[in-house]
Amino acid sequence: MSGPLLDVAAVGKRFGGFVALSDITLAVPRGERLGLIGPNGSGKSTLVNCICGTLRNDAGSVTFNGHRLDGLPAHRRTRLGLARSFQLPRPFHTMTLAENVQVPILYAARSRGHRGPGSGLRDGAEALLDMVGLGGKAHQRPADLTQIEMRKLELAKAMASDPQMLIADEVMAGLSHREVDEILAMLLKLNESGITFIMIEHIMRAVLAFSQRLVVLVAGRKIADGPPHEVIRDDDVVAAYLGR
Ligand SMILES: Nc1ncnc2c1ncn2[C@@H]1O[C@H](COP(=O)(O)OP(=O)(O)OP(=O)(O)O)[C@@H](O)[C@H]1O
Repeated sequence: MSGPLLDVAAVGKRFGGFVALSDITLAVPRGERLGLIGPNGSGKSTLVNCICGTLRNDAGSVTFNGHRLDGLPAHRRTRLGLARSFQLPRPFHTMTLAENVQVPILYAARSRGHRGPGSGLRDGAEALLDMVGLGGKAHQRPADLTQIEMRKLELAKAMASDPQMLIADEVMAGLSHREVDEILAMLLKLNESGITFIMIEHIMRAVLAFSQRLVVLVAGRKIADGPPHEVIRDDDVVAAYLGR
């Protein structure tokens, strides 16, 4: 299909009298690695929530893979190929890692009208755990995992719905330098396999290493959009980050 994979057109969102997003327009071509940055409270999560369906935008429209998403619940958007990896991992603690990944595989299969992947379920979960380097821990429980392993499990779960776009929402927060590099390498590999990315990240080194384009939100408005190394030198962006 031609055209961008994600097309956000003049999106606005208010919470009561507070304008959280104003006139946000953003097109993400297939295969792109887009970084979305901005100071705390600038509207990044609100925008992603409007894209993923956790919130309804009250102005503008969101189109994904040619489908208008406005009004669609989050699970229908997941079915269309939109996935999000959360900042705070939320695994099922009583289940093994393999079972944790089987749940979204089953859910994705059923929501696409299949009866389920049947015997492929176990293989599918194993493949996803292998992909994130947790293949050897399939029968352990989330409580046994380190912080970076929890993030890897979240990535495997996000990939279980076979998405076209993955929104990585601060997936590296709190990790060490080496661990950030490990997750970055994993995300780059996913991108090479065809996944389009939006990365929300406060770790500037990571977002600059990953992104081909950078969009900056400040107070609910898009103030910059372009090549990362140009954007971070933009006077308005510098002023927003330094509070001037
Ligand atoms: N449900 C809500 N009700 C009222 N105000 C909200 C709600 N959600 C977010 N806001 C406000 O909207 C603004 C944007 O918040 P948002 O969480 O989108 O920012 P952010 O850029 O993701 O911040 P951070 O980097 O700290 O995660 C903030 O002022 C926040 O307080």
